[in-house]
Amino acid sequence: MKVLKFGGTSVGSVESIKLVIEILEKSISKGERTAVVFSAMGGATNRLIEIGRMAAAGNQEYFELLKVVEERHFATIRGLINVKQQSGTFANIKGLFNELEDILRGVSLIRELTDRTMDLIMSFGERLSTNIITEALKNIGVKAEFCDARQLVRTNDHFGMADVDFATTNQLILEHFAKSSALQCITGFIGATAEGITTTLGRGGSDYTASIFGAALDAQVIEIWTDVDGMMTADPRKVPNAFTIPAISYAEAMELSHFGAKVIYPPSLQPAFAKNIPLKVLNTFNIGFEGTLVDRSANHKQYAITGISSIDDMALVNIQGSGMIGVAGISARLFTTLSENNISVVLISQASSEHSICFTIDHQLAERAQQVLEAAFEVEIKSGDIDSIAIEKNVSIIAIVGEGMRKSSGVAGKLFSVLGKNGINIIATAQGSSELNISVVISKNDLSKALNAIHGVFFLSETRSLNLFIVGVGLIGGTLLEQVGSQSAFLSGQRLLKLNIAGLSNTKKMLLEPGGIAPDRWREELADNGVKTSIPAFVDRIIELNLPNSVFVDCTSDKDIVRHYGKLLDASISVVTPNKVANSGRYDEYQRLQRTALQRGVKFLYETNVGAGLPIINTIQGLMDSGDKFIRIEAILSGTLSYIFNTFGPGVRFADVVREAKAKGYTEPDPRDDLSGTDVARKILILAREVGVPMEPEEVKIAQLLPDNCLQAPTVEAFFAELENSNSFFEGLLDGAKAKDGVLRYIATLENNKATVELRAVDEKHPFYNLSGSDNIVSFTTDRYKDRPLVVKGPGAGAEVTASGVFADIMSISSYLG
Ligand SMILES: NC(=O)C1=CN([C@@H]2O[C@H](COP(=O)(O)OP(=O)(O)OC[C@H]3O[C@@H](n4cnc5c(N)ncnc54)[C@H](OP(=O)(O)O)[C@@H]3O)[C@@H](O)[C@H]2O)C=CC1
Ligand SMILES: N[C@@H](CC=O)C(=O)O
Ligand code: NA
Repeated sequence: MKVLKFGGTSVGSVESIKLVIEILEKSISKGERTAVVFSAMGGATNRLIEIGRMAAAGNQEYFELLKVVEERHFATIRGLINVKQQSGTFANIKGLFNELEDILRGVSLIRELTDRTMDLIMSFGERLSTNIITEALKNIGVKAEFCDARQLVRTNDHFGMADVDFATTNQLILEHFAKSSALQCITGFIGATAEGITTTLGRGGSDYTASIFGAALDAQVIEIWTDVDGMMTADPRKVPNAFTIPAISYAEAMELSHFGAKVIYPPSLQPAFAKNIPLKVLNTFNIGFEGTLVDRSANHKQYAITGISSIDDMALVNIQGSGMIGVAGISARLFTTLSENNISVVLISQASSEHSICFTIDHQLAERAQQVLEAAFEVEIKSGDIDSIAIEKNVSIIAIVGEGMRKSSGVAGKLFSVLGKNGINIIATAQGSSELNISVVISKNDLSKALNAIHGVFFLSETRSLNLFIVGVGLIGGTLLEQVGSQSAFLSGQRLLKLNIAGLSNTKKMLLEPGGIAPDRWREELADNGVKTSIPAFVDRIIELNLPNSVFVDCTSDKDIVRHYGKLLDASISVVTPNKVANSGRYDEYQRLQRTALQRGVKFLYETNVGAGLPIINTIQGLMDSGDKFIRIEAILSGTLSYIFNTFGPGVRFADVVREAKAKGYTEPDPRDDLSGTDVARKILILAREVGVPMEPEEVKIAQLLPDNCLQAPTVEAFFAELENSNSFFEGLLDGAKAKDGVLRYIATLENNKATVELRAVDEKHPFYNLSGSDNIVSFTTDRYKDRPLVVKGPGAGAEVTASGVFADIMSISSYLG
């Protein structure tokens, strides 16, 4: 025996009922004995309630509304049954509507609508739908019989949510099924008292009917056919990466349903659970899909948790005071008061200090709870034993649920850590000793971000997303976007990671697109859909969007953008940048950014500030963290100058070599920054700070490389013109070096807390002699690398190596976020 149940959407239209019939025919053709339970047509029950209330209020328009409901059912008959055979069904359904009309007329005359009458009115929904579908089945030759559950499901007279008398009901069902072998088409949701008065079964009523019949008949399986692909790991409207849970235990299904999962209402399936009957949640509109198996011991062991659920609108009530410590009976009084006032408590948490108790309730009950508690504890509040009854609205609860977390460590740690890394404050938390559910109370504002972030870390086989907001789409930013685009298949395939370009900006236009900008179409999308750039508005909007795993990437050399880093880090958004401005300004600003990132548990990464993609900052940080002491740093830190001095020679004009360096993407957006020594000075300053020297910019001693006329050039064009005029000056420098059998090198040194930058001629014995292209070289002499320094060497400028350094920083944030 197999019991199927179809919900309101499944029987809501001619097209969907045709699918239902297809499913039933398939089931019957397999030779399995089948019974089927139907809900009312989608929306019909609510309509009937509305009509009943209108009639009771004397609003005669109820009649028009009733006609609309009638016509919907008639249209369904026309759509499903052959014209020749329609008349019997029409007569049958018309008869039901006449009966309903009489009842409503009575309600409207006496202006009274009791719970008992409401149950009777509502019962028409299932009676109508089931009648029509039974006739449609017969019409195509299926041996089907209408089964009015009121004949079999015996209840008490608790109208609206009647209790089932299982002993009588089970016996009646068994007797009925022994009499007929036809497919029983059962009205869901309704029953009757011993006196034959119609009752309804409350929330999840048709599931309950299926469960009652399944249990009575010892069904092999109960199939609940809905309009979604089974139970999901999270609400897919809030978590786009949510996916169907293939198997889940009864207990897990219960836990998830308490937190608002709407697919099934497990308490109504209790009779089936008690008899260990497996249940399948399937989708009428996706017939071949496996759906979810709900079974006694099933769970999807692949993950530490099975699902995540949430309740959006909650209020947190906190009662605290020193007079509560060690006093017995406070909680008893507290919860008795709430229960007497019908206020249901969803989550409770009390710290062992006993100084406070907090709990969450439906937000609409917050004021009432406050009033009744203030009255109940009036004496204690007056005496100061209890400080106050505080209410915090706009909070939500998130629960992670799963048998897998039982007795396994690290689940709570992972939950709290991902919330922390995303800057989400946990206001309260609770875990039952069944270890099936850990719940946290958070600000409603953070709900979507939290759900997505939690889903990402627990369901690791699902692709996680990092949301990137990139300002500056010139040489480095543009190359980064290219790299992200060409790497996206690898990242999603091998790293289960999606780098979502959620925002872009240049000086003219900005575009925010939380759903993602295609990396291979960013130019068109920015040009076509972007709006006029305002960096403050861009930053505010990023903060407002509050997306999980957000990273701000500054690929400009702008001074104004860095002013926003603090605010972004403070909002728990990581910052990655090749822009050296923030770290080479005042020391206290550098320190403030470092501290904010630490406090907020986010990352501020800038490996490409020095030596582009070469691991220079990471090397220093590693040595510092492990306790090494820096004695001396000697380095060539300008890719541009390195290239120039490796290329400039007899027969070559200096200005041309500088132009080449610019064309190759080695120079700063303004090449005067490279040739004036400013760029190198910034870099050695940053390295000084990384090794713990609190240096200010003016403390770096720069020996000028350029003659005054070049230094003072007001524009880039003027600068190149002055370089042309100064060719002999540079030839002179070269000749001077050659005379000493050396080459020119612009070398930065940090020793004894002093930083200098100067042009030197080095001979072939010097380790910096053999460089080519845009090579940088950094030699670290430390306590541990004293006899032979640690050397990092390689191309230190250029679009590809810099963008890939920025990319690597972004990837390290993804690993950190887990
Ligand atoms: N080249 C290299 O080898 C290395 C470079 N870097 C650093 O990388 C950074 C970027 O350099 P690069 O790509 O060459 O520079 P580009 O001049 O090529 O690009 C800069 C980008 O930033 C945009 N931009 C500038 N100011 C603003 C602003 N206020 N608001 C919005 N957008 C702005 C520009 O917009 P628009 O297009 O409208 O002008 C442009 O898209 C610099 O800080 C540089 O020091 C670091 C290491 C190595
Ligand atoms: N302009 C810089 C680029 C890297 O920071 C350089 O030439 O080194
Ligand atoms: Na670097």
